[in-house]
Amino acid sequence: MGLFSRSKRFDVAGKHCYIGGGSEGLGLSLACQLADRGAHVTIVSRNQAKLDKALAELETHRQAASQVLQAHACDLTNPAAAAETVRAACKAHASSSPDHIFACAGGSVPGLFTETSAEEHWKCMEWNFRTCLNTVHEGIKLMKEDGKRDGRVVLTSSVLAYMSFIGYSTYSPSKYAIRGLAEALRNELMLYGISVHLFAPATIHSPGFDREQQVKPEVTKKIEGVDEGNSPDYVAKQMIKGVERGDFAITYELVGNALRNSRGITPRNNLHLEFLYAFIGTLIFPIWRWLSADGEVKKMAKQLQQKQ
Ligand SMILES: NC(=O)C1=CN([C@@H]2O[C@H](COP(=O)(O)OP(=O)(O)OC[C@H]3O[C@@H](n4cnc5c(N)ncnc54)[C@H](OP(=O)(O)O)[C@@H]3O)[C@@H](O)[C@H]2O)C=CC1
Ligand SMILES: CCCCCCCCCCCCCCCC(=O)[C@@H](N)CO
Repeated sequence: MGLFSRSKRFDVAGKHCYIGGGSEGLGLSLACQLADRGAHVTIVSRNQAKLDKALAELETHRQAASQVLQAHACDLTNPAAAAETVRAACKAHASSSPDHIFACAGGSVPGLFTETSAEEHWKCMEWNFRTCLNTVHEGIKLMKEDGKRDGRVVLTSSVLAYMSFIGYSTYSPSKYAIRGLAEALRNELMLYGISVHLFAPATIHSPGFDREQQVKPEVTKKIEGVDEGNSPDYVAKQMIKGVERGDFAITYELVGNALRNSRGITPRNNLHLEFLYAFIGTLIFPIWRWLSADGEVKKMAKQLQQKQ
């Protein structure tokens, strides 16, 4: 398979999969499914008791005695601790970098804007954007140093990175930020043959979702109520399928698919004119990406490879 091929095989057997936020919900389901496929799995989260329970569950998915299944306690909002944790996890693999990195940590405390302090708003950026950034930052540097050319980096965002509404002023900005990071990294990490994926789930019936429901404004519940949601196992499976397909942006149900391919609920200024711009943009930007953004990075990647 070529360096820039879209359909590189996503083979996890015997590979080290590093999961930020893997002790419950989506991250734990993902960890178990990767272990089912014979991967070495590291899960990272804050609470040791939850990690112990999760690791015991992960063990029940072990396929071979040689599989390394580990759990590390770390608050991923702390960049130094996050960097130290990924290095510690790699020790079990002769200090080789992770093969694949999944950023799943996050949390949502929905509320009305004026009833939420600026401090609480910022915390949501920390829980989501900062944990995501810190989960992948050091690991990507290690992947680059090791010259691993078929690594995957998956950033978990949300359908709320394609639209937003009342109650989500705390959360959506952090998920839009993750989307921005994924867009930039998709292009830049082509330098090293690392594929980046942006995962945008809708409602997941996870422990985190149960917690957010307790504080969610009724109006928010009413608006999003049409989305019935899915189990963490189902959603993790969709993430893996999307990575296998080689999709950059991974959505798996009508709302996500439709949002990703439209302006969502953003009001238009002028329907006719903007329809025309949408049409032009749909045609022009992929060509420009191919010629300019991706083209330039591919040239740079070739130069880098020649130097090695
Ligand atoms: N549930 C939903 O409806 C949706 C969720 N998402 C996103 O999917 C991801 C998973 O969500 P979900 O399964 O619901 O989450 P859960 O709250 O059920 O699980 C979150 C996991 O992340 C860990 N975690 C949280 N904060 C940190 C931190 N600072 N450092 C390290 N680990 C942390 C938690 O463990 P611990 O608390 O012990 O640290 C736990 O293992 C999140 O990014 C979420 O925003 C996207 C769309 C919908
Ligand atoms: C064709 C389209 C029909 C229109 C239907 C529109 C449905 C809107 C559904 C909104 C779903 C919001 C999920 C939030 C997930 C999330 O990230 C939070 N749970 C935070 O964790």
